Amino acid sequence: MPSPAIEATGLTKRYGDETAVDGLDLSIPQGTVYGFLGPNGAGKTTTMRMLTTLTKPTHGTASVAGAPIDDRDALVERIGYLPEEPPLFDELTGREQLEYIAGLRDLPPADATERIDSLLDRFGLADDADKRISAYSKGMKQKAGIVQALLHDPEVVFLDEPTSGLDPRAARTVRDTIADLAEDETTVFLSSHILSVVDELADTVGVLFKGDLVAEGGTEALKKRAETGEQQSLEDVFLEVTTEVDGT
Ligand SMILES: Nc1ncnc2c1ncn2[C@@H]1O[C@H](COP(=O)(O)OP(=O)(O)OP(=O)(O)O)[C@@H](O)[C@H]1O
Repeated sequence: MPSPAIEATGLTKRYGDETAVDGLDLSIPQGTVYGFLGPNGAGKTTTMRMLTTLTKPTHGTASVAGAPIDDRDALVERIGYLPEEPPLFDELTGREQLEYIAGLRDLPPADATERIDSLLDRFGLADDADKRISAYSKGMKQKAGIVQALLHDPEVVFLDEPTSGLDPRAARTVRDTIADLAEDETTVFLSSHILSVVDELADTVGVLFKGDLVAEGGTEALKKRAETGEQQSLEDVFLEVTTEVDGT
């Protein structure tokens, strides 16, 4: 069996007295889409920041695409990350931004140009590529952020609310792209509050609540009620496992 694309053992992050992520264990096979759910403040962004080397865990270990998270150089070339606010330079044009990132990623210029053109085209940004990012709408920035995360064809992609701010056509392109990535054996770690997107795309869903993984399983299995076997929606599952139970 190949080793998992994302593996975490006891991953914990504390901020002072507050535990944002509490002993998280993950084992996510290559080529799957993992839907990462949880209410606001559950610890999803903190988890993604630890797995992408942007913040150090207080305890625990993890590796992504075979690289341990304390080996930043090895890890960053194998992953792409779309955070909630894509890191873009306002003063650059879209194309300049992507060329800059391609340079940081050491992509050969000819390959980079071809890849940038094809992704700009795919995301409907080609006509705006020579405008400054300061003149981009929220959705255009989001598209540029997605292109940037995928530019170097990473083995594992972390996407935080990838369809946020996108019009229906662009949101569809993102969903199709995620399906294509998984088809090509890329692993996608997808955090979203839009449960229909997760339901459509995820092979496995994990639900984080107050830093704990309170439910995890195949999307269909998770939606099947244990007692009766009847189907419920992902929203029902989410609400059930993230509700405080009094007296326990
Ligand atoms: N830099 C920080 N300093 C102190 N506390 C932090 C910091 N970053 C996150 N936290 C706390 O950690 C907890 C988890 O936050 P996190 O941003 O990971 O949640 P989230 O699940 O991504 O939420 P959302 O869905 O709202 O984006 C929250 O209680 C938050 O206040």
